[in-house]
Amino acid sequence: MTLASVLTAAQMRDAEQVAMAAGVTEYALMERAGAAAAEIIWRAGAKRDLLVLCGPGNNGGDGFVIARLLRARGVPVRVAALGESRTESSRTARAAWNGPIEPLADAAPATQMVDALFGTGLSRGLDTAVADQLAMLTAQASFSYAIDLPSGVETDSGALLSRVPAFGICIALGALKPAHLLYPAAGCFERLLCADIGTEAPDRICRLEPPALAIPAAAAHKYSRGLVAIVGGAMAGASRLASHAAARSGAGMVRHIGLESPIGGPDAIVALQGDEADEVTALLSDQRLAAVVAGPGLGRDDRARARLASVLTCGRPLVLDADALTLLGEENASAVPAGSILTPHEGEFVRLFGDLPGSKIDKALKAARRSGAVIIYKGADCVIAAPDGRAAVATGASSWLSTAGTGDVLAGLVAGRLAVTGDPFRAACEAVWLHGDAARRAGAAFIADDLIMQFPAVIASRL
Ligand SMILES: NC(=O)C1=CN([C@@H]2O[C@H](COP(=O)(O)OP(=O)(O)OC[C@H]3O[C@@H](n4cnc5c(N)ncnc54)[C@H](O)[C@@H]3O)[C@@H](O)[C@H]2O)[C@H](O)CC1
Ligand SMILES: [K+]
Repeated sequence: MTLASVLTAAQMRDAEQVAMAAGVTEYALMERAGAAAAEIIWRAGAKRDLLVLCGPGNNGGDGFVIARLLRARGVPVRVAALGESRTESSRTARAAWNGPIEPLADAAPATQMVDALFGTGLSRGLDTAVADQLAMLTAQASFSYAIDLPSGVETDSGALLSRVPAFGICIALGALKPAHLLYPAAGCFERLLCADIGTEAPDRICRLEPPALAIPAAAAHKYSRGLVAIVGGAMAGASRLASHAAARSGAGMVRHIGLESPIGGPDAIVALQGDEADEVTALLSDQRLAAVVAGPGLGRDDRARARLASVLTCGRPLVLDADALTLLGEENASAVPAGSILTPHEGEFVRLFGDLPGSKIDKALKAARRSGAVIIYKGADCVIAAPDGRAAVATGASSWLSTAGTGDVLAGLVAGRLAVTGDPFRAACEAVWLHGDAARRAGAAFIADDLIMQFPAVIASRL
């Protein structure tokens, strides 16, 4: 397990049980958690006065450990508790604090504030008075820390069960939980750190990490580096963006199959005209094609439908986006060949797969299993899911990405990385990360074309 692993509340409990079966007591885990969090708080806030809010469970127990360890370092610490401690470990931590405890309702603000009210597994929202007091104390503090999770978030879905304030740092304990990456919970803190407490767990679901990319082999040629085709349609600009993105993705060659010729844009892109579906079929019969994109600018009329049918039966690895997803949704997602990559946003996802139960991660995994395709479920939190149960979650993307054409750019980039790697899940992960980093570098008020110009530098940074 890495500290990028994402565990549900049940999986975290299992990980805790495994550690306890190996001889580590629950209280020892609490001491580790409190020590790791105290170290982070010490580095961030040093000796500034600190208020620790402790809840009745083990999250509150972590709070008592933090309070004790920082007091020992000379930090002026006050503790405010929400009633009695109800678990054995939290009672032990409370006794070891051995200092004054104020009622939460009476607590006055401090420069630093620690929220150790509720953590993993919370099933109901905080009482309004408690949530309001937490919000007031957080707003008044210059430094605020949420221990494990901001109190009031639902661990597995990222939903808010009650009012949750905005924290400075969230200190995840042992592993990330879905709520650290899924909105709205993921928007309740500025920085996320994960503290190692020595627990082990499977790492099928992870936060998306920066990829390790390779330079072309010495003997590489344009076909060995990956040949991409983009099948355009009624709106040439969108498929041109996808083509241009693929061209700067590291792939060897890009062909644009449009309704008109020439297409404009970089001359390195081979512009082909294919008006009729049988022409598209013929152009896609090249066995060297390592990725075919359809959707951006395809259109939704009968001609688009016929062009999509040519794509779906071409036998080459596919990336389906935008209009292709809409046309598929009207008919049947099962027409998607296994091994494809689908890049739906919220609306397209629901049209394709219906209103599936569970968190965004659960939904993406179900859709991947059902369709046999890798799913890139886009949004501020972007979930990449594979049919074999792996998933990666990207979060914190630039909100400037909410501009026309960035999805077309992503589709082209995904296809380019698919052509380079031949591995749909890896390609999807690489592309989402590169796209996000290009947006970070592009800064403010960029347009989709600007993102593409960042790709060479972004790729260079990962070689
Ligand atoms: N998993 C680990 O390896 C470790 C986790 N640690 C910390 O423990 C918490 C989870 O602790 P738990 O006791 O299960 O939950 P809470 O602290 O959130 O408290 C539950 C407690 O509160 C009651 N309750 C629930 N909701 C409400 C509400 N809205 N209002 C009032 N009371 C409520 C509920 O009935 C329970 O009594 C995890 O996050 C870590 O911080 C340890 O550090 C050990 C290692
Ligand atoms: K908390």
